[in-house]
Amino acid sequence: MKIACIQMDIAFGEPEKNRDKVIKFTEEAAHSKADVIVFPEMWNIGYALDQMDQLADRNGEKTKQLLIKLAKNYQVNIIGGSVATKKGNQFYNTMYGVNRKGEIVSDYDKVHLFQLMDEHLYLEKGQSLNIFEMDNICCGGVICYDIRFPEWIRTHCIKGTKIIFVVAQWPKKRIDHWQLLLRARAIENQCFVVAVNRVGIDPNNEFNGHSMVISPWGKLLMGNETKEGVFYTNLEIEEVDLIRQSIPVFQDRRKDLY
Ligand SMILES: O=C(O)CCC(=O)C(=O)O
Repeated sequence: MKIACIQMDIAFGEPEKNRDKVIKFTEEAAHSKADVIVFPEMWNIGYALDQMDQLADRNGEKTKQLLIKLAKNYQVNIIGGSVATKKGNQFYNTMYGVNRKGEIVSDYDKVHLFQLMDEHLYLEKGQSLNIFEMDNICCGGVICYDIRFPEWIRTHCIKGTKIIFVVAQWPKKRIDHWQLLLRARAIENQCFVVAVNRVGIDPNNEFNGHSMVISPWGKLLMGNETKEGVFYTNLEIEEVDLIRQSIPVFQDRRKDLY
């Protein structure tokens, strides 16, 4: 499975500009025969949270239409990062996943809101897991701060998830946490982790990429890129079962104790 990580800069509060970039990068990755294209967190407006009333995507309609069209045109799976959405009178940080047929397979609102970026002041918390199938593989998707909650990722993997997609705007100043947490999540859950971060700056933070793809053995398949661009990796999905058989942590969990 060929993965394309779109490590892009995001124009603050400029959804049209970001949308054009998403189209351009999708074309590029599709021409390189990617099976799955992954975008970063909040790619429509960045963290322009105080402009969400005007800019958030109402019910995610514009984003869904765009991703469906691109996925169908290029017959490619897309993990559409996440976007600021408005549902009723409330705002969310929402991830959509679309398969090659243009079907929405994932629709997830970020569950753990990040107080250091004021998310709790503007957004509502999601309430459900994000498990879905892509090319007959059981996948999960989470957003940025969610990776600091090992039990959240574990819950997805207990239910069969073999690839965890992580979409993020993770600041440069804590990039060492990003690298360690992602690697730990891959090793402890014996799953692939495909994590896409943005680059660039916004009024409050600097972002230096380091999008990562990690094998279920904890091997770094990709992870040192700091510039904007599309970065590719191939996943051998059989590795998940082989490693889960060789060190049977899922069998050995003490469900009677915890
Ligand atoms: O946990 C962190 O250090 C970063 C989290 C974050 O930036 C986010 O959830 O948007």
